[in-house]
Amino acid sequence: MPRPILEIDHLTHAFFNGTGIHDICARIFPGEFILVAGPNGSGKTTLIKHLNALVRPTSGEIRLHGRSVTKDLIVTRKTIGMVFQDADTQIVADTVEDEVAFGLENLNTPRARILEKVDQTLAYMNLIHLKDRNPSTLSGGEKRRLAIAGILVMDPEIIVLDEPFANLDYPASRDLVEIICRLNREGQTIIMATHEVEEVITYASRMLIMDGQGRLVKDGPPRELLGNLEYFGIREPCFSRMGYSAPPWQT
Ligand SMILES: Nc1ncnc2c1ncn2[C@@H]1O[C@H](COP(=O)(O)OP(=O)(O)OP(=O)(O)O)[C@@H](O)[C@H]1O
Repeated sequence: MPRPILEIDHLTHAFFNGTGIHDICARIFPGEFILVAGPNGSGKTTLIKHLNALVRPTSGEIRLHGRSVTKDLIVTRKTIGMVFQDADTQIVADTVEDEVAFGLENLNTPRARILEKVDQTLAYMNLIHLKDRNPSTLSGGEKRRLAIAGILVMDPEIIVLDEPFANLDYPASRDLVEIICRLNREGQTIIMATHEVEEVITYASRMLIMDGQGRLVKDGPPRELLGNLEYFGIREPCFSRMGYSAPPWQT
């Protein structure tokens, strides 16, 4: 049995108004593709913020390789790369190339190495043709891929994505699913929070379902949870409603 990368241990974050997340326990292993699902307000974003120690728990803790994520913020944030829903808030540079180079420059990486890694990452994310463009001129799908590129170039052990399909049309979502699945097949550990699971449920290895009170109510393989998702306030994928266990083109 491999050792978990992350251990979420009785994590509670109580907001002043009584909402938040309550007593969450889960372990995440190398190479997993975890879906964190649940209706609006179930605490997905709050949980994700704790993974990167962006907020402090009321009680409990998250351990990364056995050490609290709050212990060494530099190590935590280098190991766990976060891609938030609003890609615009993550953009800092005037060109796509500089945007992806930004994190490496801050680590004083040699220039030649930066250029090489940035090119590799842009090619991987299908953005190389946009290298000289101003990020503000990109489409929503391109911006989302750029935000992932900026994280990927730093070689994080875990990539965390918050609602990556929000505001994307079908082709942009499919492109993103392909990239995320390819990353996961190559060994990248992925944690994705979403309330729309249709796009990715058959590719995820495990699903954590949160309820409207911020509690973790299910932790299991997606195939075992299909058919019961509506009960948890999650839209049942179309193929599942039609009685299939996976989209017909995948079986
Ligand atoms: N800073 C805050 N102060 C007070 N309450 C908060 C704060 N942040 C989140 N909450 C509350 O905590 C609960 C969980 O919110 P959170 O954003 O984590 O849910 P979510 O599952 O990510 O929702 P969505 O799918 O809408 O993004 C909600 O009831 C929300 O109103």
